[in-house]
Amino acid sequence: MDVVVFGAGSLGSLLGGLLARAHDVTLVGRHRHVERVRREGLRVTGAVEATVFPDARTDAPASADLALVTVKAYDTAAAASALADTDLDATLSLQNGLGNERRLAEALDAPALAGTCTYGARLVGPGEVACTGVGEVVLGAREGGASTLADRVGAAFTEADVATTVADDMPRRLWEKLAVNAGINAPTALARIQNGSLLDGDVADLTRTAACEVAAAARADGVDLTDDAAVNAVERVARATADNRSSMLQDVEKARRTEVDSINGVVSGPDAPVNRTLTALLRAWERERGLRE
Ligand SMILES: NC(=O)C1=CN([C@@H]2O[C@H](COP(=O)(O)OP(=O)(O)OC[C@H]3O[C@@H](n4cnc5c(N)ncnc54)[C@H](O)[C@@H]3O)[C@@H](O)[C@H]2O)C=CC1
Ligand SMILES: CC(C)(CO)C(=O)C(=O)O
Repeated sequence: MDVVVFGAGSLGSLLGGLLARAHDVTLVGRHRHVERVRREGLRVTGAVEATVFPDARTDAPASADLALVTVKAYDTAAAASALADTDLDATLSLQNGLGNERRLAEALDAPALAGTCTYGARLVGPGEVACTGVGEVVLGAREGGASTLADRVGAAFTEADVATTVADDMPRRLWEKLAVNAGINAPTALARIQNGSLLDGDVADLTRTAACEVAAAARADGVDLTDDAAVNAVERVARATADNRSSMLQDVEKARRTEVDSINGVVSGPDAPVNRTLTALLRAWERERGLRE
């Protein structure tokens, strides 16, 4: 399969590197990383080790079978614009947050698959990405149901030894992942605490309530996600990643814009006071730092 990875940062470089073991991969990223990959290849270190030689460039190529989109959620619209002239059979977003695949589907002619990813990745420096945890890619039709396109992409990922499940219930999985990220990311970023610290004390209630508000929004959207399922998911992930500093905490520590708009911000209406508060606080911080209008 001919795969363009749009957004060769941490996750894109890791997945692009893993896929390059079996497929033709083009990484689209920023100048210094691209130059190093072109000169010396891409080193994958940590839980998986490989040196691969994908193509690398700073703009989108003319065509590809699949565009794997791995920019931060607030860059999805720009990624879609940059891919507008690329002849594609499909796109696949593995980003956190809700609405990325809809944005890609609306902006591009190619069908958009939905996905989630629990691999951990960190760009160490130009030309090197660390796999900080072997997880799983789950992908499927964004409206749910069977999809021969998803089967084809899933088989290609499996061929490259990327642990992959093709699922027919992506809407429920995306909402459940949103409940996990809504309950963990913003509280850990605001309180500057590790994921495991959300399991005890007053903050545990806040985490559970944030997840339940997401479950209620999912049900209003026709997706069968119970409060219990959302709470179990957020507690399971907080326990399994107890020592992690969430991606949003890392963004705040590095004074970078967060993905709050496409996580808590998706459910910040009057029926979701906890998510609304978390969203308002993070947006205020981003505004003060000049990271948003
Ligand atoms: N890093 C991880 O372990 C995981 C990340 N995710 C999700 O994956 C997405 C990406 O996360 P990260 O890889 O951590 O972020 P990142 O910031 O490391 O990578 C995004 C990259 O895209 C590049 N980019 C953005 N616009 C571009 C453009 N127009 N042209 C070329 N390059 C462009 C950026 O320069 C950056 O290098 C997020 O939604 C995140 O929540 C999900 C699971 C795990
Ligand atoms: C699962 C979790 C919460 C792990 O930290 C994550 O996805 C993130 O930090 O963005």
